[in-house]
Amino acid sequence: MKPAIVLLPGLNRDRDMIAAIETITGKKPLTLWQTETEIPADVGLVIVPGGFSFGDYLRCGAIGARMPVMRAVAEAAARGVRVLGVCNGFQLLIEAGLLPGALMRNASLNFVCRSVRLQIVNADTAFTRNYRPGQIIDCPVAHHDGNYFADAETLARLEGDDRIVFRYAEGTNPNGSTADIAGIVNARGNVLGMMPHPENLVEPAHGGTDGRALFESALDLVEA
Ligand SMILES: NC(=O)CC[C@H](N)C(=O)O
Repeated sequence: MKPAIVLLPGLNRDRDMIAAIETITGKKPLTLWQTETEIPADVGLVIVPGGFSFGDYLRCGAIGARMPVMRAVAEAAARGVRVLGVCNGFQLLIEAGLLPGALMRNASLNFVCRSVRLQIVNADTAFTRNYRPGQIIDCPVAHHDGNYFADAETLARLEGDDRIVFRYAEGTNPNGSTADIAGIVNARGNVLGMMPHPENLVEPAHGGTDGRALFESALDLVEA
């Protein structure tokens, strides 16, 4: 499964993501600049990384979501290609209309940068099948707009269709997200958005490897 990483001005976690993929696969991933209009046919996983695309002006992800590469990401998702959005990447996928809801200012109104505990609510997705259902993992967060909101009907649909993939566990909700939601998938199950940063926990030097199974799942590296 060949991965590619989207690059937009102002993103800064692209380098962490490239390093994580290189650590896990031994190969540098393809990168796709914002002007690209097509995702190459052999790419099976597109990653939209975190950071501050276009300085978070207007709303986090609102400007980046209108760039040509994001239209290409939407077309690839419609073909069934897997798409992973982390932090600003999650914000971009919501702004691009690939995932429902909104990411509002953290309830504390502060930028939050710390480790949280995440519960794997759905271990039956392409991104989480190398975790155990209910497993609690460590994962860092670093954002000011991570407060997930969705209207009651959308929330009921997300819950009913098992589309809530991660929840903040054990009172570690860092941003006031509704129902402790930290990550969701689309109806088809091939687009995942999450606020925490699994790419920052993939080798012992990071202080843990709890994020690794997500990439191994999404890249079909280890069969669950
Ligand atoms: N680390 C990130 O991707 C941050 C996302 C966004 N800029 C925010 O602060 O909410």
